Amino acid sequence: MDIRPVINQDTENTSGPGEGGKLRLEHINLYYGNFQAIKDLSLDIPSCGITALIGPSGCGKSSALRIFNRMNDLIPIARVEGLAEFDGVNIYDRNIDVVELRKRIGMVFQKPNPFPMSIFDNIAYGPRRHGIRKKQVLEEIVEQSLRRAALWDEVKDKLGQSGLSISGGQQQRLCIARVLAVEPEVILMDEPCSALDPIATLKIEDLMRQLAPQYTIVIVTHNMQQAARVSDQTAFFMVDEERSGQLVEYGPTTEIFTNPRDKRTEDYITGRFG
Ligand SMILES: Nc1ncnc2c1ncn2[C@@H]1O[C@H](COP(=O)(O)OP(=O)(O)OP(=O)(O)O)[C@@H](O)[C@H]1O
Repeated sequence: MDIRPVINQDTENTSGPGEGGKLRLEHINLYYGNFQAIKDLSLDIPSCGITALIGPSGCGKSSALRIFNRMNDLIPIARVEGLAEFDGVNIYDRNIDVVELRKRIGMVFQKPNPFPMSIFDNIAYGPRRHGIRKKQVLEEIVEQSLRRAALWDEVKDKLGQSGLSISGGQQQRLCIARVLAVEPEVILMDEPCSALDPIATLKIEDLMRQLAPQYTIVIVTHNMQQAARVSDQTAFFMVDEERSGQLVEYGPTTEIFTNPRDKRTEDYITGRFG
């Protein structure tokens, strides 16, 4: 299948960053009831590395992110038209197992949301649901996931304590470890640092860079410095006169931030609006 970048005919600057898209949207329209929140979105996200979705409030970044693991299914009035693919497979195909999809495409939310159970059980929860019962195997998964999430050293002596008893930054890394425990290929992050202080934020950013070679990470962020610091590609969205979100420009982060092709991108990243 041809999964080369899709060029949006309306705006010559929107395109994919290269061959081998892991996630692909083609001519996506997303509605909440009668309101069109996303208009004609085409986007190719390559395998591995970090893609940032940026743009002013209400331009559809979170809605776009939620297409990839069908979280919009949970909103009764949401409706998606167009093609969304994961490794060339139609995400909205009738035969897709959504539980399996969300295992392969994990999600980290704005507010850390550990389950009200021990740190160990938070991580073991997903693997147990997927049928892993052996204590030793679960212990290995818990340790490996916490190590990958750069949290092991801080919690290894208190695995039995509640996941809610650690700091906000640690809780967010616990949530990332929980996602890693089910061996996803993609990690979606919706403003993962907005509830964190600057030091905890930098730790999450370091962690994201550590994970980037093995995982396809898509992050929604309001923080342009964060997008510039961590991401490899950046997609800039804006609303049109009908308040519908549209992709304005997509490309390597260095180009978007140093040499944007669209005046609207330049205005946004230089703080002239938004
Ligand atoms: N569940 C919903 N029901 C109805 N409208 C919604 C819903 N979720 C989002 N919207 C609307 O869709 C549009 C896009 O919202 P979305 O949250 O995707 O934008 P965003 O760019 O992520 O915004 P922000 O940066 O403020 O989080 C907005 O106009 C919003 O009000």
